[in-house]
Amino acid sequence: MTNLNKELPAQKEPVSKPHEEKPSTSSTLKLLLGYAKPHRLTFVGVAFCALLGISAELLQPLIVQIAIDDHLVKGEGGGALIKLGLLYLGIAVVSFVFTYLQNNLLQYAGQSIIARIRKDLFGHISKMSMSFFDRTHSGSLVTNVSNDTETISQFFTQVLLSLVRDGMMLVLIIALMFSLDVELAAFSMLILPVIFIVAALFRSYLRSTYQQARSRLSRLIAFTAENLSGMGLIQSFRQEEEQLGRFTEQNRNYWTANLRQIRSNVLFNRTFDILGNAALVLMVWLGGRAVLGQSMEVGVLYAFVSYIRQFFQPINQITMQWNTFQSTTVAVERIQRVLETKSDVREPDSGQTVPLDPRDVRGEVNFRDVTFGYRADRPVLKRLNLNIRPGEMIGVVGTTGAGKSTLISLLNRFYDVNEGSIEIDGTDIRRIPQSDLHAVVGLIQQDPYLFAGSIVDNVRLFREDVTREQVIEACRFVGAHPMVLRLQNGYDTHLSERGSGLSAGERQLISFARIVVFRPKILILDEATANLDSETEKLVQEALTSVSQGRTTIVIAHRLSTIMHADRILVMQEGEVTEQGTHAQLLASGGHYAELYRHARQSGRERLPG
Ligand SMILES: Nc1ncnc2c1ncn2[C@@H]1O[C@H](COP(=O)(O)OP(=O)(O)OP(=O)(O)O)[C@@H](O)[C@H]1O
Repeated sequence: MTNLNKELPAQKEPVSKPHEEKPSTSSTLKLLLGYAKPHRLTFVGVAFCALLGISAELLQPLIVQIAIDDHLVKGEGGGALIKLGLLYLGIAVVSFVFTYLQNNLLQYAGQSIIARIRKDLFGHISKMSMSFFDRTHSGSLVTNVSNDTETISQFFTQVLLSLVRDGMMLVLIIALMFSLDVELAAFSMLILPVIFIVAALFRSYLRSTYQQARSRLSRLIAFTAENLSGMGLIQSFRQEEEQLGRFTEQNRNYWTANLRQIRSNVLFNRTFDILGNAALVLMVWLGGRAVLGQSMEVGVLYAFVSYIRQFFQPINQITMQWNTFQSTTVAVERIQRVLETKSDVREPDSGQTVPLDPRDVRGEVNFRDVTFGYRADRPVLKRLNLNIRPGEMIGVVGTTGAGKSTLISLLNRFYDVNEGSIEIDGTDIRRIPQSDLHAVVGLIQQDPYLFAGSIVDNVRLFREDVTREQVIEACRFVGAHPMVLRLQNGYDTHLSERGSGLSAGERQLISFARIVVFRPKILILDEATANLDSETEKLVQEALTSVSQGRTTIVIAHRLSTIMHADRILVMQEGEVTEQGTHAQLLASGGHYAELYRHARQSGRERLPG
């Protein structure tokens, strides 16, 4: 596979385009309720705590009303007022305790649910076929796993809390207002339709501003992620200024969208404040007249004004949470879209499955009439037939883009063939469970991926059942042992991301040691020696000779020295095998291979025998 393709910031589609989405409330709720189900008892506890906390809070104005109307207005005080004061404080403590409990319970459930969604999402993404990653921005997936799940967590910690707490509060306040004064309470209710009209007018605008901001953030993250992975290329081609220009544009777009979203939110909230204040003024005016006309007590007016202030608080909260809920539907939609995307490469149906015990595999590989294209209308391999015998070493050479890497991507089932089949020991690989297949087929690439972790963990790929001794033995076998001992902490040396503390050859030797540990019966090397100097190549070549013993081995190489000793060499051109035979046979036939060989010798790029 050409490495340049991997490094260049690719032009891919984001996994979702929020501005085009039509999130559905019911599917959002369905997904969220599914995840919330195991925590239903916790949610009952939350509702209970919320009810007690709110009731305590709402009793406070009533106590003040009693203090005013039954004691202060009548000129009484002393013991009764102190008792009422203590009661007020006691109720405040009850409200605090239950609000605290309710918040903790809700956070626990909310965070557990989000951790679960994140895990499911990551698990699903890691099972997708390569075609999914070909067409999906990695930045977009990072946004799904990080930001979108964070947005959903707000649903549990804010939206749900508000619905439960503020909903109950609203009902209780309305009940208390009617119990205090029916006429005044009825007047207050007149404001409700106005609130709904304002909320409805703002709703779609707020949603569109939010979606736009998310979409632009997603693009910004995608752009940054891709630039980071291609930074070497950007610097070597002095593309920093151009990339900075493109980044600045994306950054400005996000900045504009974010400001628009913040402005619209502030406008919405302040409109609510104005409505609240207008209602308050109306109540003070109406209530004041009633007090002056002696049809209402002062304490009742006080309690009423307190409730009116509190009345707007939950309404404002609930409508604000409506925006958060809209954001949640967008985030859920984006996550759902990933979760519902089926991998192009599927596990076989249960009736079709043929398990493969790696110990019993002989290692025969057959390509039968294989046709494949990354796009259906552009085939890369055309009716390819190939039989590889158990234990045979095959070298593959050919022109750039001939389809060599594609051949091995298919054998690994990173993609499925369009026509024909690939078989291992006579079984179509589509019928082999993927875990069995990957235990049988081992791949070493040009730039092997190393994880952040110790040398031991990188060789055994974090599998605890592989002992340290086995790792050391494997490293000795491939000749990596002296190199590892030279590192600062030997086998415990911690490698940074992608193994950046090691040279290309050292990374390659580690990946050979992996093969010895995991013992795949079929071994594939894709340009594994391409980046190495001739000294390191010799080491790697020796490692290859050691590990290929008893394994079917397919080696793709541009350097002919790597494959000239293979049992059979295939020459590929434009998706077809045009020549095959041993080195001697191919030289004698005077075809493309002979020409490549002559060219390589004359150019002096490789030291090849004459
Ligand atoms: N992921 C992909 N999506 C679309 N097209 C691809 C993809 N990978 C490879 N191709 C195309 O398929 C063709 C064969 O590519 P492949 O990588 O198999 O060639 P190759 O023989 O290994 O080349 P090289 O020697 O340069 O690595 C090329 O035209 C390439 O552009």
